[in-house]
Amino acid sequence: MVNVGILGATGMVGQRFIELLADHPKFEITALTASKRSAGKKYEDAVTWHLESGIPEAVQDTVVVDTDPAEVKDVEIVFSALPADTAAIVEPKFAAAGMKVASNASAMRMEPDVPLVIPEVNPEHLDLIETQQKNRGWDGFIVTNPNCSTIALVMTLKPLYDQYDIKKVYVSTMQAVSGAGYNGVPSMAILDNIVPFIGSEEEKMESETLELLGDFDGESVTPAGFSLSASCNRVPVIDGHTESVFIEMGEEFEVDDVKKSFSEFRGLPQKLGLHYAPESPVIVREEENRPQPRMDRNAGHGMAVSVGRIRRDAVFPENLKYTLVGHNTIRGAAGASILNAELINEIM
Ligand SMILES: NC(=O)C1=CN([C@@H]2O[C@H](COP(=O)(O)OP(=O)(O)OC[C@H]3O[C@@H](n4cnc5c(N)ncnc54)[C@H](OP(=O)(O)O)[C@@H]3O)[C@@H](O)[C@H]2O)C=CC1
Ligand SMILES: N[C@@H](CC(=O)OP(=O)(O)O)C(=O)O
Repeated sequence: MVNVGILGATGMVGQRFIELLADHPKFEITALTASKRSAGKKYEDAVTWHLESGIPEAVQDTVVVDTDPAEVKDVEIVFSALPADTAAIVEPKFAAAGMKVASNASAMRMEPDVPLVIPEVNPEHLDLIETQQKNRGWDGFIVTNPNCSTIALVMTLKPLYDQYDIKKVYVSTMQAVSGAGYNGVPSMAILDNIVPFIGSEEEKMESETLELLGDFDGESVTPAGFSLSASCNRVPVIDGHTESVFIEMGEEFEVDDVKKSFSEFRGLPQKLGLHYAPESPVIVREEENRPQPRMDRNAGHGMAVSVGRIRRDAVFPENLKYTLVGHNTIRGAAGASILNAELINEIM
């Protein structure tokens, strides 16, 4: 077993990490960190637990420590669920102390020597680790996963991008409240309502998508050459981001072939049989009213993206439209970091 720690273990995403790692066949949780407010307390006393699954017995009595590498002993991998501003300062310290940091925070994602990875999409970008260690003189390293809306979108774009010329992508999101954290959106703001703004979300979707699908020459990534425009909205759903996607295609396509590309899409995690690899990363729904967050967010244990309403646009028939749903705190956050770590553990 590999000893792992969770940074920001008491937060929304930290709790998902604990839930997903509790019975992991290869990773054992041996350290939990949080802010100074929580350090020194038993985990069950420090956390306000929000998940239906209950606090796993194995961590209930674990004493939470300060988020400082000196406090985290004999740990090989740390999963970061820290706020971005804290992550920017703290994650490099863990990497410098020799630990492998699988980060879910946005702080380091667009650094040119930090891999931004979805294992089914661009596992080869992990080769940047060598450059990072050389550039920064670290024994450890940082690997990041993308923003939750970006992950779900890119998992559907990848099989299309491999087969078709894509000119432009327009996406409108309907994002669950859990994406903003427990105290992120007041109930008075979101009940009976939709908020058409999520800070920096559109910019992150636009830049991270092109980076993930970009060309890697062994040393750096050249962003993919199409353009993408995102409009992001917060909706009164607890978990599961829904996205309406419109693609301006640069070549002829058949809707049935597109469905086949989605259904047949597989990546390295499936080939290697990684623990959290869903059997089918993209699941095609044929019902006219699916996917829906409540019904589809847990597909593939929350690690698959469901896609439906795949159709040719009636007004602009050279273009493709579909709707997707992905679980934002599993595939979009904790599950994504864990799959990155499983891949690293397997191939490095
Ligand atoms: N990939 C994705 O798309 C998603 C990413 N995220 C990202 O994951 C991260 C965590 O989000 P979320 O769980 O919602 O946040 P929360 O606010 O719920 O949790 C934050 C955690 O960090 C700890 N913390 C806060 N400040 C400090 C500090 N100064 N030093 C050390 N620890 C600190 C908190 O400890 P304490 O309890 O003691 O305060 C808590 O454990 C964020 O970067 C967020 O943007 C979130 C959702 C989806
Ligand atoms: N902003 C996302 C969640 C998030 O924290 O994203 P990021 O990991 O890019 O900061 C949401 O609201 O649903």
